[in-house]
Amino acid sequence: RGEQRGAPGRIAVVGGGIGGTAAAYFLREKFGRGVRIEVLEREAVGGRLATLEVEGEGYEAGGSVLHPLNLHMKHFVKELGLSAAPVSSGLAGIYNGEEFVFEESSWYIINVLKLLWHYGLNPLRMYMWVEDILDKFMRIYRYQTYDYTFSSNERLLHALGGNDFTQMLNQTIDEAMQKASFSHKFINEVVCPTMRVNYGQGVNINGFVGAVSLAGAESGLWSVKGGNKLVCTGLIYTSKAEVISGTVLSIEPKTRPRSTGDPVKLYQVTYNTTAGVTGDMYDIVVIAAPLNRRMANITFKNFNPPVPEFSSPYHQTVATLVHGRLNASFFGYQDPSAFRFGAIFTTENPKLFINSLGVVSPVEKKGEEGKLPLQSAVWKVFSKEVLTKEQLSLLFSSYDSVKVKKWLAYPHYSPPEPLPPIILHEQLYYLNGIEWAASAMEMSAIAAKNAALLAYHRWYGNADKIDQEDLHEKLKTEL
Ligand SMILES: Cc1cc2nc3c(=O)[nH]c(=O)nc-3n(C[C@H](O)[C@H](O)[C@H](O)COP(=O)(O)OP(=O)(O)OC[C@H]3O[C@@H](n4cnc5c(N)ncnc54)[C@H](O)[C@@H]3O)c2cc1C
Ligand SMILES: CC(C)=CCC/C(C)=C/CC/C(C)=C/CSC[C@H](N)C(=O)O
Repeated sequence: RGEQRGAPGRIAVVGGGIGGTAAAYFLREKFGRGVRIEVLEREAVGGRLATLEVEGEGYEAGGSVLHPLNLHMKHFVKELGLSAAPVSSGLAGIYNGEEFVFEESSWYIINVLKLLWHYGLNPLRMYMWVEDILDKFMRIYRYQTYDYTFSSNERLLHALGGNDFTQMLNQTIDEAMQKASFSHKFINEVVCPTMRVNYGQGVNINGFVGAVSLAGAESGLWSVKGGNKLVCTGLIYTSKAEVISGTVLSIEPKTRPRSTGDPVKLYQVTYNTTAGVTGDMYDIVVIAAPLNRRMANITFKNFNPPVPEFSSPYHQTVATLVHGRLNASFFGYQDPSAFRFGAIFTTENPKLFINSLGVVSPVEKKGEEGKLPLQSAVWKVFSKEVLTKEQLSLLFSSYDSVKVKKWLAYPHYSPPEPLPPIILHEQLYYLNGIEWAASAMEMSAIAAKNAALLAYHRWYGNADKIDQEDLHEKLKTEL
């Protein structure tokens, strides 16, 4: 077993987002100090974790909130000496394009009564429904602690929640919740706005990402003080990986003869740098960037069988940070002093040109008391398209700064959702297929650890650690 094969000399990770940098960290953990790990990144380390500057302060423009049970992200923050800060949002209102269908109160007991009045026991039942899914989801940490790994995203999900989990990929969150007897009113007025703020899409997204999105609306959310992208730069540093600035153009398998025995199999990675097109040979390659023509755009040359073409689209979401005063009358409030919302969610309405808007705090001052929403504040607006000047003037009575970031943010979900493979070739691995189950920072970190374990156990032939059935039962007896 392990002792018979020498360690790999060189590993390439394509992409320096949270997936790629977490992969570098876990690869170092598994393969040890001897291997050279190179992260190829065409833009900035952090990828979809990025800040925009407004009036001298940074604000999260991409991946922003974490769940209290996102254990890999929590571990990174601790290990890297960073701090977690609670995410506080102002009072929420749900707007249907004409009026607010739900208005949060600052009194806890009033909210409970309002929720009961509007939606009966649906909110409580939803909480229990999501907790049940989260409970099963948490099994991944135990499996990974015991070094178990999965060769496909379907097997990974199946090991967590059996057929219930894999079937969630084949139905919409709407269908899943209707089957579980949630009311139409609740789905339209509460579930749909949550999907719109988190994934820019309605209740036609798959049930699994829908459940993750509902978890993303729970209490106890947090983010990294100074910006979530600090986790990525910290992971690069601690894993002693080398960052190469360049765009990967192609990957090709190569065989090199060896005087001492079997030929060695390598991958030629060709990339473009400011100095021109160049390339290197690697034993293992981990791709940590969405593979499609509009995104990573990598050509796989001379693979037999060929690496499949990935063409499923990513969804465009525009994050606009506006420093200004909200126009309460746009939302039907003639008396601006009565308007107290710091977060506005929307139901499905073709007339609406925004998905959500909310007051945000700078990354350095997370957790500090927010401003009253009608004072000049920084608002984050999510929309499908870039907002026009006219639209901004409708939303804000005045503003003095606007920063825009257009993202191909997450998959455009359309169940039934087949998940892309993890193993593209013998030692060529792909992380971002997991985003088709659900896109979130923690999902990329989980995929990164799974791929690092998979690369390690496949390299050394430890078949007993891969795709074990009934792991949950087997590990029950382990202390
Ligand atoms: C607006 C927005 C809000 C979000 N909010 C949240 C949230 O609150 N909570 C949460 O958990 N998640 C959130 N997400 C999702 C989360 O940000 C992503 O799931 C996660 O950051 C993906 O990380 P990744 O490393 O897998 O991919 P990426 O961050 O996309 O990293 C891929 C990297 O690869 C690089 N790259 C691509 N092609 C090449 C190439 N050919 N050669 C070299 N480099 C290449 C890219 O430049 C990029 O840096 C949000 C996303 C967006 C866009
Ligand atoms: C993976 C698990 C179990 C939980 C993650 C839950 C989570 C934090 C989901 C959020 C995902 C997401 C894409 C949010 C986008 S918008 C976030 C925020 N409301 C903002 O305003 O930026």
